[in-house]
Amino acid sequence: MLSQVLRSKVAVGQSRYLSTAAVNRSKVAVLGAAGGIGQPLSLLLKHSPLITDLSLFDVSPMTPGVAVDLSHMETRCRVKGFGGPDKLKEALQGMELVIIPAGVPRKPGMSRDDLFNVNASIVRDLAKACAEVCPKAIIGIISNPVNSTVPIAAEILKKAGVFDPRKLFGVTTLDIVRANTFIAELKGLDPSNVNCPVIGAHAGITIIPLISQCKPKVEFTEAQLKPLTARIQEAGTEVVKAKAGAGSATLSMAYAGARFALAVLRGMKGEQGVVECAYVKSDVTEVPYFSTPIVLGPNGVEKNLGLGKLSIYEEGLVKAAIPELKKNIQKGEKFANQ
Ligand SMILES: NC(=O)C1=CN([C@@H]2O[C@H](COP(=O)(O)OP(=O)(O)OC[C@H]3O[C@@H](n4cnc5c(N)ncnc54)[C@H](O)[C@@H]3O)[C@@H](O)[C@H]2O)C=CC1
Ligand SMILES: O=C([O-])CC(=O)C(=O)O
Repeated sequence: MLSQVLRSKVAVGQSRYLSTAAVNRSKVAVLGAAGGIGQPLSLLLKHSPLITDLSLFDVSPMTPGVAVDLSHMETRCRVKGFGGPDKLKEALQGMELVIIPAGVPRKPGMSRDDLFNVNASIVRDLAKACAEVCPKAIIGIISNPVNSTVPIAAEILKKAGVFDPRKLFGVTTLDIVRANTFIAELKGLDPSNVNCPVIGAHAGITIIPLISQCKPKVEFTEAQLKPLTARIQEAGTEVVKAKAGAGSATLSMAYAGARFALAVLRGMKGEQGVVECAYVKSDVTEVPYFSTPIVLGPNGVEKNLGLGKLSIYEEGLVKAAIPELKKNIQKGEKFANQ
């Protein structure tokens, strides 16, 4: 069962998982729901007892069909589909959590930043609609380049007077999922028992695995640590190359997106101790957005757990990431305010 696959990381403790579901309703929208990530993400969310209403929006006219298809699954969650730009506001009515995987993916040879020209305006327009229709919703942005699309959404929400820094997230969960998997492979562990924080942001050198803080504790020589770090940083490119022009990670991203969304919902429902790394408004470093482990609560960010104790190697990675990330953030803010 899919819920079993997700349970160990997504919902700790089955009784809690079921009892919260029984007393709460939650309305979740997926924007970009007909796409490579959107469809399997919606499938995983439809499977969760934590969600009562799933609203699927995409500019693609096939979106209502995706919703009808999912609606035949024997789970309680109701699904509605909205296809075409004129349906966006209807799709967002009453939403408490909005997950955004809308936008174009990379092809081989492209950087995530090369997607900026197309995806920046998509995220800007979706954030504007959220500000108007569901200003209190928590928003999780998957669309790349995440390092810039999150600042874009923040500026749009600020202009509308509804920005709440606790409620805007860049979804970096796939980096943690990958770090856990690669570490487990090297150490012969069960990946579902590995938890390695990945901080910074979501592109190349801004992806910073904190292997010194991995649980269980794992030891690597420097000769092993460098290629492992590089593999985690370039794992998206590994998939882009393997798909040879047909897109980027979709299925593992759907898994990671569901893990993130369900963690946010558990926090919203008052479950204690739910922690995920995510890219948020931050004063932990000199850049205004940074991913760190976040305690999730009823309003999104409950507490930022910060960097923790870094090794000298990891301190170097943070230092190298900051100038690049600063540029990515400024580019997004400039675009949103032009
Ligand atoms: N944060 C992360 O870790 C990851 C992010 N991504 C990013 O996610 C995005 C989506 O990737 P895929 O699903 O593979 O792409 P895709 O092309 O398969 O799907 C994107 C969907 O967005 C829709 N769309 C385009 N403009 C829209 C708008 N204005 N409103 C609503 N929907 C709109 C398209 O119709 C399409 O159905 C890309 O930007 C990709 O780079 C991908 C993997 C991991
Ligand atoms: O690499 C890409 O373009 C998609 C992505 O963000 C990832 O897989 O981490």
